[in-house]
Amino acid sequence: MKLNPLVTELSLFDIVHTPGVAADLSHIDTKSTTNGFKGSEELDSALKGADVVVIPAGVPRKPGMTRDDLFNVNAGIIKDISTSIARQCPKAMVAIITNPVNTCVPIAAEILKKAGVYDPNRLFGVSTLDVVRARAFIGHALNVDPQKVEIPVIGGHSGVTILPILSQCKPKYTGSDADIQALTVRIQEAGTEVVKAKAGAGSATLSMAYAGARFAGSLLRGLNGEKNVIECSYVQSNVTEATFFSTPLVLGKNGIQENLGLPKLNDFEKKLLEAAIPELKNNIKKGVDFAKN
Ligand SMILES: NC(=O)C1=CN([C@@H]2O[C@H](COP(=O)(O)OP(=O)(O)OC[C@H]3O[C@@H](n4cnc5c(N)ncnc54)[C@H](O)[C@@H]3O)[C@@H](O)[C@H]2O)C=CC1
Ligand SMILES: O=C([O-])CC(=O)C(=O)O
Repeated sequence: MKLNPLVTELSLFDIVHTPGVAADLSHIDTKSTTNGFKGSEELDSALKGADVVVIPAGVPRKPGMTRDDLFNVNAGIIKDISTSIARQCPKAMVAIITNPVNTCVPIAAEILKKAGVYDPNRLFGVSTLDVVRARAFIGHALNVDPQKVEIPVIGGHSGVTILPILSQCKPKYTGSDADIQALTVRIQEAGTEVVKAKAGAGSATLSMAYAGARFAGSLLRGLNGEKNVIECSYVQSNVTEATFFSTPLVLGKNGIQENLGLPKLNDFEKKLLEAAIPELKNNIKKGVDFAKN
């Protein structure tokens, strides 16, 4: 199996250490270029025949920026990489970390569609870090190991589009309504919290490496035929009015084997969902319009 991430410091360590994966990354010199690849030929050769492509390429936020502010630079990067994927590895599982995830995934979908190779079951936006954070914060609040916390985080990957479904948390989250409100906002704004704390030095890196490795590992486990591999991820969807939306997915040999749909929502979570949909639709439209022009 060939795993061929678009290498950056963010992904390199974890991808290379994913058990059972022999990734030949030796020919890519990530330090000697400003954009990771010297040109489309090097990009093409890195992607040739890949089964899984993990994309963390692109600029990160500085304090005061939204993820959407990264669109002007990162949209073009996703367009170029998707064009190369269509040529070199049209059947690959593609996992996009690059922000704004909510918009980058629809861009990739449109580019792959234009090339006639789009398979909605094989294109993923990586929202795993939201789940990782929710588990960490809840574990801390309940004094349990975060690894033992299970919680769906659905929707998209920015601000109000991040929907932690605390009512479905296992073990049960026992906070008051005020605690639930505060924890929800903390999870939604955790990326911004990191960007502020790093004060110009970028956004989350180590936690993203962990989350990226977990998601890529799950894709590989599914590809290898393991049963019951479930991850939340931002994918093409008909679960809500937003045409891309994250819900728990069963991953298998061909990518999404089953979309498990919306978890049961309480009234508070239904309101969160209502607030997320218009934002998500705008984010998606922006990507589709960009890719069509
Ligand atoms: N989905 C998520 O939860 C998260 C997403 N991110 C996003 O990941 C992206 C990368 O963040 P960092 O690694 O911290 O940034 P970074 O600046 O440390 O690394 C970006 C890398 O992208 C490479 N790059 C730039 N243009 C490229 C191109 N055309 N082709 C190939 N590689 C190219 C650069 O050479 C550099 O190695 C950002 O857009 C950031 O917002 C970051 C953390 C979490
Ligand atoms: O906030 C950012 O810019 C990076 C990111 O997506 C996250 O940390 O969740």
